[in-house]
Amino acid sequence: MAELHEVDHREVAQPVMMEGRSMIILYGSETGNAQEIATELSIMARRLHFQTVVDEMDSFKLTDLLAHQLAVFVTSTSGQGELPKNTDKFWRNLRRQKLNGTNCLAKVNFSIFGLGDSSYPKFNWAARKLRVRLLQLGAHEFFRPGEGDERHDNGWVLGYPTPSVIDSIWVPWFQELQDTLAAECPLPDGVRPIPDDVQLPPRYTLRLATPMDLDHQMKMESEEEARALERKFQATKTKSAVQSHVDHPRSKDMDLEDMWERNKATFPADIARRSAAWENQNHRRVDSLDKDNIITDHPHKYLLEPRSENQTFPPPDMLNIPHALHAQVLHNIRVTPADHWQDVRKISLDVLLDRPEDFPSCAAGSTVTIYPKNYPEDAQKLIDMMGWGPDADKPLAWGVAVGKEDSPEQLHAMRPPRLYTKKAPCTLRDLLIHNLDITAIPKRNFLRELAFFTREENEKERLRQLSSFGPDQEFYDYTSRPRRTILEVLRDFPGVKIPLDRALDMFPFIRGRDFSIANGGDSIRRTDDSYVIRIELLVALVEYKTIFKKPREGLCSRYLKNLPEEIHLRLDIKLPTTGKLITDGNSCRRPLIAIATGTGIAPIRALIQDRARFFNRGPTLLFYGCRNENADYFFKKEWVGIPGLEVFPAFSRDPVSPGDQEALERYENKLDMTNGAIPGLPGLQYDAGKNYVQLQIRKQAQKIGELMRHNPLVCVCGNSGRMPSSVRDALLDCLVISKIVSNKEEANHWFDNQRNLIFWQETW
Ligand SMILES: Cc1cc2nc3c(=O)[nH]c(=O)nc-3n(C[C@H](O)[C@H](O)[C@H](O)COP(=O)(O)O)c2cc1C
Repeated sequence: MAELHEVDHREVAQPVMMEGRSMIILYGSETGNAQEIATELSIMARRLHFQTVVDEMDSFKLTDLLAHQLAVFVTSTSGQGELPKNTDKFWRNLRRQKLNGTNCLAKVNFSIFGLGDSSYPKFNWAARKLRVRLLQLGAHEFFRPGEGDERHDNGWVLGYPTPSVIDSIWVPWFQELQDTLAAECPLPDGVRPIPDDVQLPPRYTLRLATPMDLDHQMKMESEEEARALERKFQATKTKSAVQSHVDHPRSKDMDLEDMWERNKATFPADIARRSAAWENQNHRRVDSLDKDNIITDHPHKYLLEPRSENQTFPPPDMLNIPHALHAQVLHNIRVTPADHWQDVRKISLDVLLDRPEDFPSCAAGSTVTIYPKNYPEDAQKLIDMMGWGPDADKPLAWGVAVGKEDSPEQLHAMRPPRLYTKKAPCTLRDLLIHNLDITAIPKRNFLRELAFFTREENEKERLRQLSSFGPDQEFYDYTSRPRRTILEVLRDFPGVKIPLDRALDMFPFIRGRDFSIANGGDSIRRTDDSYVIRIELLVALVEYKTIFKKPREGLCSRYLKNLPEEIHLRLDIKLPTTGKLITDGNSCRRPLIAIATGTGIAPIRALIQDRARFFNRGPTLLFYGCRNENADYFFKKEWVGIPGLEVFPAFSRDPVSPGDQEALERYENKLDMTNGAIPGLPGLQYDAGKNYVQLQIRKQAQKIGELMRHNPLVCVCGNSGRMPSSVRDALLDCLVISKIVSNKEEANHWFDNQRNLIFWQETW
């Protein structure tokens, strides 16, 4: 039996260390679902006395797999059948050609669980691709793969998936894995699994800092700063070397290409994620727009009651995020009318650079990561509820006390990776404002752990009931459906007092949110001060009412909505992982067929501005879909007078014009079309009489066909859901209508042939 310790009234059991009994759990996750599943797995394995390591795939090297008895992969699928971004490095290493035929993973015993949505054509492709590659390299699958599917008739609440659907596959898989581990990896005599009602030690500890700790923290920070400076210096040296081509005169296009490569090299985080062969990645997607933008429900659900609370905007302390840039907010303007259902912001930021050459002048497809913060009032509420008041403003330290490194606590007392705090001294209040997501919807494991922190038997019982795996929906009815936050859950259980040293283990960390940069070309570089670049974002705020009619805002939306002008903040800029959008003298000769809905216009605007610098650019057709001409037709005035650009807007909620009415009627009457009017198009989608982009696309079939014959760049940006497939369908129809191909099947092949067109999609 594991050794038990009494802590307050709690029993804590330390897993028994056994040589060779270890499990590595690697996840790939965009919004945290796969991460949560990986955490659940690690808890189960620790209870079976496995030493576990759990982290995102990119934190591991391939050789790390060899050091563990078992490896479990958990990955969601993102984009169009892609692996999540935090697997980039790992996945690229795994696919290296030189590994082919080496059987290099023959010693690895693995299993894999995928998270996906069967409404996507490439259902669970990430997990499938990963599994195939692991098997190719000789790894042995010790347990069957699992494929979670979040698509279900009742699987959506306010446009968000209800994880119960994933659970219906995940829970049996998890339980079967647990049984397999117990049977295949039996424990020695006298050691029993740690039962669910006994708590495990924390993975990461937090304590009040001693003066020695503080000295140590400050020393570490200044060493890290020195290392960062050195890295920058090295990056500049590399760039200078690339630039010195005096002996070989080069064309402007070659210089532009080099500049693209060089500029990529100025972001060390990016360098870490990419190998020199980045071109190989060209087929990859960039789908890093703010996932919170997903609102698929009817707008009346999102109308907000005015907030009564007095809010104090979070303090602008700069976090120690490696390689992040420093920016200042210039404008934060609502661009939709006050009575429109959605608050959309145009946010302009000045990014302050160390050197002017630190940013590329053409950046279509780039994204900005913004790190939202909690409001001080919310942090105070939690401090009061937990009774942390006396310690809330004292400096903290992580892990082992300086000078006690050899103590057994060291085993589990670490600083979590990617916890980017304020500079030392950092207090609990700082963590609650800048790092811990205390208004997230709680995960099952959070409720399960809470049961250890209350003395009230009725609370314990209720929390265990809510968090147990079972056939009923109680957990989801209590958490996801009403969008109940962690703070609200804690208010419902006043007996719960989380000890300060468990804070890092209990609360999820705030994630950065990505937004597409909406400007490009000359507009990005300010001429008056070359050390500053100006970027613009177009952000749809997530605001809605819960089923209890309570107004709700996403964490990042609340932060951005109130973001004051002139405030300073940290942000990351990520260049696109594809070279498809590079605009240079050559590529801009291609025609552009751009289709965007809503805030999906942001990266398209950047691309149009990038192309505007070139006189020899090909013609552009822009199809833009929104609800109302006077409410969300963003950048309408900008399109007037741009040579070679034709815009075809589709307003789905405005009365249709007579021409559109006639087209709608024609498309609605299937018989008209199938009775030989246009042969070879039996499968038109009619969109229930709505003026959507696909109607406008079909109306311009001849024009589109003309451009299709000249190797265009075709871009689709905006909502995921049905839009991308309906647009594709309409484009295929255009190929048939303009007689490039004779039927839909041929159109499909033609469209997917990269010799005919370059296709880029960014949907979320
Ligand atoms: C923009 C986007 C693209 C997606 N693409 C796919 C896909 O191609 N195939 C699939 O099976 N699931 C797809 N999904 C579903 C996700 O895999 C699923 O929502 C999963 O639970 C996300 O887990 P995560 O939070 O760990 O990333 C997509 C979801 C989003 C939001």
